[in-house]
Amino acid sequence: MALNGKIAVVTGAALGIGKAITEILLQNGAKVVLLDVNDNAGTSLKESLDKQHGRERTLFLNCDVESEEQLKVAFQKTVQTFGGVDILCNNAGILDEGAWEKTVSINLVGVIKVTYLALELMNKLNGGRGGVIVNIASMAGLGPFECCPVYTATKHGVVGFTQAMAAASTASGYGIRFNALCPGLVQTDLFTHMIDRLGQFSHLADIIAKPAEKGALNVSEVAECFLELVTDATKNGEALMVTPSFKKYRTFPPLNQ
Ligand SMILES: NC(=O)C1=CN([C@@H]2O[C@H](COP(=O)(O)OP(=O)(O)OC[C@H]3O[C@@H](n4cnc5c(N)ncnc54)[C@H](O)[C@@H]3O)[C@@H](O)[C@H]2O)C=CC1
Ligand SMILES: CCCCCC(=O)CC\C=C/C=C/C=C/[C@@H](O)[C@@H](O)CCCC(=O)O
Repeated sequence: MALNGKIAVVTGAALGIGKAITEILLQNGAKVVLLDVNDNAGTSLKESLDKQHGRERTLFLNCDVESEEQLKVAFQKTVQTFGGVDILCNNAGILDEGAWEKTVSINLVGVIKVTYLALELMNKLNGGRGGVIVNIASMAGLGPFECCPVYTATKHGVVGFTQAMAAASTASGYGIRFNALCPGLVQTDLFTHMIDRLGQFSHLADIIAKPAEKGALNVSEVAECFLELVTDATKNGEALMVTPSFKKYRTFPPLNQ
C-alpha cells in the first residue's frame, strides 16, 4: 500500500510510540489524525508538525478511547476534514496493575470500540475504501509477563481480536487487513514509570531485568515495523514480534481446519 495521500488515525499519538508512528506516516505522505487525552503534548506536537509538514497534513483531537461519544465526534471530524479513513493504528495503552479495570478498558475495550467505529467508515461492504488496521500489542501479548498479569491479558486479547478480525475480514470481504505489532521493551514514559505501576506484583519487578539486559528498542525502530505491516499488502492476521535482538512473525494454529 502506497501511503501518499492516505488518511490515518492514530490513538495515543501525542507521545512515545504513537508519536513516532505519526511521524513515519507523515514522512511517507499520509495525512494523520492524532487522538490523545494529553492536550498539552498533543497541541505542542501539532504545532511542531505544522512547521515541518504544513497545517493541512494533521488534525489533533483531544479524545479518550474509553469514550464512545468522543470517538464518534473524532471520526465525524476526520471525515469532515479529510473525507475518510484508510489506516488506523490502535496504539493508546497504559500499564497500571493497581487500576486494572481501567487498563482493560483502555487497552482492550478501547481497541475494540475504536475498531468497530472505524470499520463503519472503512468497510468496503458499507461503501468504504478498505485499508489496514494495525494494533500495538506487545511481547506480553504472546507469553506470560508475571509482573503485570492484567496488562498481559489485555495484550493477549488484542492479539486474538486482531487475528479473528483479519479472518472475519477475509471471509466477509471487508477489504481491510488487520495486523498486530508486538514489541519488547521500548524506551518511553510507559517503560520508565512501570516500576511504580505494578501494584500487588511490584515484588516481581526484577522479571524485567532479563529482557532489559538486551536493551530497549527506540520508538523509531517500532515505527519502522509498523510501516512494514501497513505497506506490505501480503500481511493480514500477522503478529510481528520485535526486540533489540530479533524481528520475526509469530505463527499460530488455524482453528478453521
Ligand atoms: N513502552 C514499551 O515498552 C511498550 C509499549 N507497548 C505498547 O505501545 C503502546 C504505546 O505505549 P508507549 O508509547 O510506550 O506509552 P506512552 O505512555 O509513552 O504513550 C501513550 C500515549 O497514549 C495516550 N493515552 C493513554 N490513555 C489514553 C486514552 N484513554 N485515550 C487516548 N490516549 C491515551 C497517552 O496520553 C500517551 O500520549 C501501548 O499500547 C503499550 O502497551 C508495547 C510494547 C512495549
Ligand atoms: C513491565 C514493563 C512492561 C513494558 C511494556 C511492554 O509491553 C514490554 C513488553 C513485555 C515483555 C518483553 C519481553 C521481551 C523478551 C525478549 O527479549 C526475549 O527474551 C523473548 C524471546 C521469545 C522468543 O524467542 O520467542
